[in-house]
Amino acid sequence: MILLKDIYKTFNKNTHFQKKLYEGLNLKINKGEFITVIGSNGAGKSTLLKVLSNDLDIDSGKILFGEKETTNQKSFETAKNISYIMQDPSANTLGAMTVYENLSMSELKGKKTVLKKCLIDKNKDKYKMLLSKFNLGLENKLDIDVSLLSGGQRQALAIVMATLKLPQILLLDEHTAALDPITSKEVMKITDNIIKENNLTCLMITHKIQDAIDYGNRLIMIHDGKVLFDISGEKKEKLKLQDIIEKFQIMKTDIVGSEIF
Ligand SMILES: Nc1ncnc2c1ncn2[C@@H]1O[C@H](COP(=O)(O)OP(=O)(O)OP(=O)(O)O)[C@@H](O)[C@H]1O
Repeated sequence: MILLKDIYKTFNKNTHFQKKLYEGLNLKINKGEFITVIGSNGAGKSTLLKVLSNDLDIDSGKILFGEKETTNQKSFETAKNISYIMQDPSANTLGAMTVYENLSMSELKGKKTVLKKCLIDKNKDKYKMLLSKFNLGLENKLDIDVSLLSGGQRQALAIVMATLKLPQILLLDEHTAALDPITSKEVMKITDNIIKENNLTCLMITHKIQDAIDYGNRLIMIHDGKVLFDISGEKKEKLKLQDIIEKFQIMKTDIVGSEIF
């Protein structure tokens, strides 16, 4: 279980640009939950992932990974247990290295060893098998520099890299947003398969509401730094696009209160 407890965060405190974002945010993420995260622009979705990964200091509150408190942990320590995929494909992979080298780098995660030791031929067959699932021809590009790949191929590679060593939590920040509709669908389907096959815990931010409905076993809606809607199990399975659109409309009218949801 991962817990965010009573999180407070204000940006640019005591300045003209002060932005109070979280004022007592609480979120419990159970092991094996695949949570889709939706909400308007500026609601505080990406910041949530940054807080979880210690990429951002909070003002107060607690972050717990199981029994272990990680609140003031350095981000490189937290990175050993999480995988984080961002919207921009070039942010998740190293363009100047080959596909094979990128994958081998991921094998190093959390280990005290050098890249050379991971560049072993027996891994090549494993990588080819994992890459072939995407139907993007990546399995034939192991020795090609990543900078020469398409955005979709880079995101597919990022997912394989992110799950070579299974993380305690997989954080996806609109990871299909920059892809064309067909590639996006393909990448989303394989992401879902990888999550299910490995029973991964995952938080996935998306503005594609249908994806938020179709994938995952829990959906949360964030507005103004608060979790306003939290639905899982059968209730989530019955959720329709129109239900979510109505919730967005209510939010926009500024009469938001948890009782409405
Ligand atoms: N480093 C920062 N400094 C100042 N303000 C910030 C910073 N990071 C985020 N914010 C502000 O906090 C709020 C939430 O930002 P966040 O990126 O979490 O929103 P989001 O829900 O992911 O939005 P979007 O859907 O547009 O990506 C926004 O008002 C944003 O401007």
